Formats: sequence, C-alpha cells, structure tokens
Amino acid sequence: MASNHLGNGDGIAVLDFGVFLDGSEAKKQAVAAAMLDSFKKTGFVYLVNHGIPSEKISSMFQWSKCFFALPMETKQLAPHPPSGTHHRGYSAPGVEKVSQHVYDEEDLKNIRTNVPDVKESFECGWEESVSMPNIWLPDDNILPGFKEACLDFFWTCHETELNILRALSMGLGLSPDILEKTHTAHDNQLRLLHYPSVPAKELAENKISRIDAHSDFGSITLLLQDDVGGLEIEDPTHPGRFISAPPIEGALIVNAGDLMMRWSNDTIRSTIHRVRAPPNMKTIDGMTPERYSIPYFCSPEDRAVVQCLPGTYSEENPPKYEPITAGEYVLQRLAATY
Ligand SMILES: O=C(O)CCC(=O)C(=O)O
Ligand SMILES: [Fe+2]
Repeated sequence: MASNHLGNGDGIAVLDFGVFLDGSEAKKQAVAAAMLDSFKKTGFVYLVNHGIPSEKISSMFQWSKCFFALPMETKQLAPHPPSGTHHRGYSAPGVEKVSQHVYDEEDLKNIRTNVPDVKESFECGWEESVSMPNIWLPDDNILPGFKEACLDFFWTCHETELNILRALSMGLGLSPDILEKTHTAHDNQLRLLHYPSVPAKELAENKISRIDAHSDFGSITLLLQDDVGGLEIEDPTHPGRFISAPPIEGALIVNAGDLMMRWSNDTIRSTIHRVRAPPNMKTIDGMTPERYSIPYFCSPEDRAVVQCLPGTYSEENPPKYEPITAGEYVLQRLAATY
C-alpha cells in the first residue's frame, strides 16, 4: 500500500488514501499510522485516491490559467489589500514575500527588494466570512464562472481536509474527531499560484526566487502542482539541505503546518519548503517554463486554543509550547508577508 518516491525509508510516503476512505477499521488504522509516520519523518505525505475528483483539479488549473492570463489592470481590480492580514484577492509578482520568522519592517523591506518572489497569486476563502471577506473581480462578466469554480473547489478541498484530519487523529491514537472539531469554521484559504517564465540564470543564481524557504502557518496544507516541478523540502536528516518533492501523477501533497507541529508537541514536523528552478528544466531562449500550483491552507477556527494534544507529552517530555489561539498565531505570521 505504501511506497516511497525516494525508494528508501526516509522519503515522503506515497499512500493510497482510498483505503482509508473505504476500508475496514483495521485498514483505516494502517493508513492513519503510515500517514503519521511520514509526517513525523518528513512533515509531508503524498496521497493518491484522495477524494478530490481529477476533473475538478484539471478544471481549477484551467480557471487559474484564465485568471492569470487577464491583463494586469484587470487582475488589479481584485487587489489584495496592502496589509498581509487581510489575505484575499490578487497579488502581482514581487508583492508578497514569504519569509521565515522575520518581523522587523526594515529587514522585511530589504529581503523583499533584494530577492523578490516572482510569483502572482489569487487568494479566496468561504464566501460568507465576515472577518476575512473575499475580494473578487468587480464584474462577473470579466471571467464568468470563475468565482463559482473557486468556491466549489474550496468546499471539495474542505471535505478532503476533514478526512485527512480524521486519519491524523486516529494515527495519534485519539478520537477521530478531535482535530476535525476545531476545523468546522472552515477558515481556510484557497490559493491560486502562478510562477511566470523567468530568466533561468537569474533563478538558478538566486537573484530572484519563486518562493523562498518557509513553513506553512496553519494545521495542514493540501497542495496540487502541475508537472513542471521545483518544489523542495528541507532534508529532515540534513538541516539546510533540500530534497525534491516532485510532482506525482494523480497525487495530492499534504504537509503539516506550524500549528500541527505545536499541537503534536513537535512529534509532527512543520517542514521548511521552497520552490526553486525545476530540475532538468527545458528552457526556451534562456527562460524557465512557467509553473502553476494550488495550495489549500487549512486552519482551525480563530478561537481554537492550540495546545499539546494528550499523548504527545509526558513528565520526561513536557509541552514545548505555551497554548496560543490559532487566530493570534496566523495573524502574526501573515502580517510579515506584505
Ligand atoms: O507552489 C508550490 O508548490 C508551493 C507553494 C507554497 O509552499 C505556499 O504557497 O506556501
Ligand atoms: Fe508553503
């Protein structure tokens, strides 16, 4: 059932999640255990038969291409607000800069100017949210169907998220609904990402970046990528070294975020990852291929207090983190990205 893309015991496991969705209790438990094991070792797992229909995925990538192909002035009609804390709408290339725990304004400005992240993104959440309202193109006629497609995809991903959280809870030996219970407010974020074609040399020499090394903030992230490649994760056995997390046909990548790491008292890793030049890329006139990806960031509801779960600490291994509300932690990280 489990295989491994690196062909050894240390890499990211590739699991058949269909066995969890349809299997007997014993089979569910086996998938849950294998998933937890991969999260503990690498912070990542690949899932096939994850429950998101492949037609919906291709269609969402098509919508993403149509959106980013609009003229810049049109995309700017759904502008991401200047502050990182209202994380909705369109961000042009170079505007958002992902960094790892840098909060000083001056330092952030320097990082942003010296090595810009050459990507553009569109973020949305659930439509009725009052705390973080969506920002759409002002006229439905500009890209008819786009908003509906995003919202439909949002809810499809949410279902898969809940199944993954059940598996994780079971893996941790806890009641299957323990994590799900704090995710019913679906304060999640669907992100469409486009990495335009850029000069290969500048990317290879790190004069520009696609997305710099960072960990995700929330509980888990579901990540879909096209077949271009370039995603890398920090090698858990050699900090500072990165290994490739290549696209696998039909597979969803799931990675754990900082809140999951805190919840599990560091048993689960929130692994640093980045997007670099794709390996063995075919350039055209010195330019890289463009790349599209779709992350879906899952967060517990803002009020949820994230504290080490039963079974993850003991007298010899006390809790490493103070309890924090999810809202407080995520806002603190988001504020540093713009
Ligand atoms: O584009 C990717 O594959 C990764 C994106 C990512 O890590 C993020 O948006 O947090
Ligand atoms: Fe990420």
